[in-house]
Amino acid sequence: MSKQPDTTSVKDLELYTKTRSTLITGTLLPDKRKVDIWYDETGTIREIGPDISHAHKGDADIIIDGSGTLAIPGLYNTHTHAAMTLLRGYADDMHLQQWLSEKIWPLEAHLTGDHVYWGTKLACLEMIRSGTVAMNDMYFFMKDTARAVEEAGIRAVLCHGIITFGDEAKLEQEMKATEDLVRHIRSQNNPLIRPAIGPHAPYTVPPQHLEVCAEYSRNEDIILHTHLAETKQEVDDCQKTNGMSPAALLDKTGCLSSRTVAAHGCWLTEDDCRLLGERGAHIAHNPVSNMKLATGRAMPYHHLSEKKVNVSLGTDGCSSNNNLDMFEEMKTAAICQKFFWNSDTLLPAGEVLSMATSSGARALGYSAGEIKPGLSADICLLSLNHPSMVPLHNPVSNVAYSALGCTVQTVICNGKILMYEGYIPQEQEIITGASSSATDLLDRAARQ
Ligand SMILES: CSC[C@H]1O[C@@H](n2cnc3c(O)ncnc32)[C@H](O)[C@@H]1O
Ligand SMILES: [Zn+2]
Repeated sequence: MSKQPDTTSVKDLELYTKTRSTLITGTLLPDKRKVDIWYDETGTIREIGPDISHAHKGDADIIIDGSGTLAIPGLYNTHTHAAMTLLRGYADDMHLQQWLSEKIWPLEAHLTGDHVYWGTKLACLEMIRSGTVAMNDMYFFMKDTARAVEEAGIRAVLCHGIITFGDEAKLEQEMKATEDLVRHIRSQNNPLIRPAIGPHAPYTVPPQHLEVCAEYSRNEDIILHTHLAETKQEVDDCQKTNGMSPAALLDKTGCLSSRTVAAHGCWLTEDDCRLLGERGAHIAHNPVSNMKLATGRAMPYHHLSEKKVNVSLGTDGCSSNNNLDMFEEMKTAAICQKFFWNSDTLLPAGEVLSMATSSGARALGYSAGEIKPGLSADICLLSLNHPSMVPLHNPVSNVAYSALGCTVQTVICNGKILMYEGYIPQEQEIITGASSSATDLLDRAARQ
């Protein structure tokens, strides 16, 4: 492995195999400082400074020429259903309940572990290509998801999505699947992959079953990942059935704590936001999916930030987004808040960038999300030569409002290089495998 950047071949597969002590030279930070970044072989950032390369050239196994790039923290996608890449474009322009019950759930009934593996491989590829280094994922056949994630090298919090509709036998089966996943992930000893429990939503998991999930999350000290207050119908039905809002119901059943990551929150009331703040729960905001599924209201960011709720960002699945580009998500979040709440100052560029990075790392409990000594090296180098980054009056503005997934040049997760100058090993094999897997899923469904 050469130590010289000009002789490093992007196709040298050794580059992508493990974390090595690395020096990134001459990159720009969002505050426009030109710096070198040095991280060690454990993937921990050790030093950042204007000219530290002389001191560390000898220590580094790899030198990345960062000139002409902007370094930002890797992006955190805190709510997704990764394998739904296979359902991209399968059912569009519908309202959530009809979309789920008439199109998505009937097709998902035909899923196998192999589909989930290939769908997740494709999702990881798409995420890495657009600068995402971590995901919070809820789906089925999650051991297959874990295998795909491990191969890709990103971070992931994984849960088996629990849907019981009140059926006790189903709960037993879903809890077994969860326990099995928790055991499996722990046995793999990959510090980047962690298990969680995933009651799908208060409308698919009744209160007595939510209590079981809350207790499990507490006992195992794992994240509880759920959907919350996505549509008005969900809130109205919950009021009718339980005499309280979905957020209050989560609280009553013990599901609201600092371990909770709840997706959406479009229809949260001010009281709900206060409750979430008091419990230290996190909201994963998914503006593209919300707008596409016409949820009818934007998450009340002004109330949530006032109550000090940590709000992170997610794409949701590829059937309601229809991609996994967190740059698109940042811009949509910032402009959706301004438009819906009629406030030109709400969710400015710097805040939306933090939402996609440090808030995401905080929600998922990783010691990362900022480019800072002592934190993990989750770093994304954007090309300053890409049209979306020219001119560079304000780097933070460009990241939030004009950059795209394709502006990303190099991606590093926990010090390991996942994409180098646009090259990701085995990209074509993944695209071919996922494409035939999607065809197979639709063929199986058509045969029945
Ligand atoms: C039980 S695994 C997860 C489950 O959630 C479905 N899903 C995808 N997007 C959404 C959404 O926006 N709201 C609610 N549920 C959603 C997915 O298809 C799986 O069935
Ligand atoms: Zn979802």
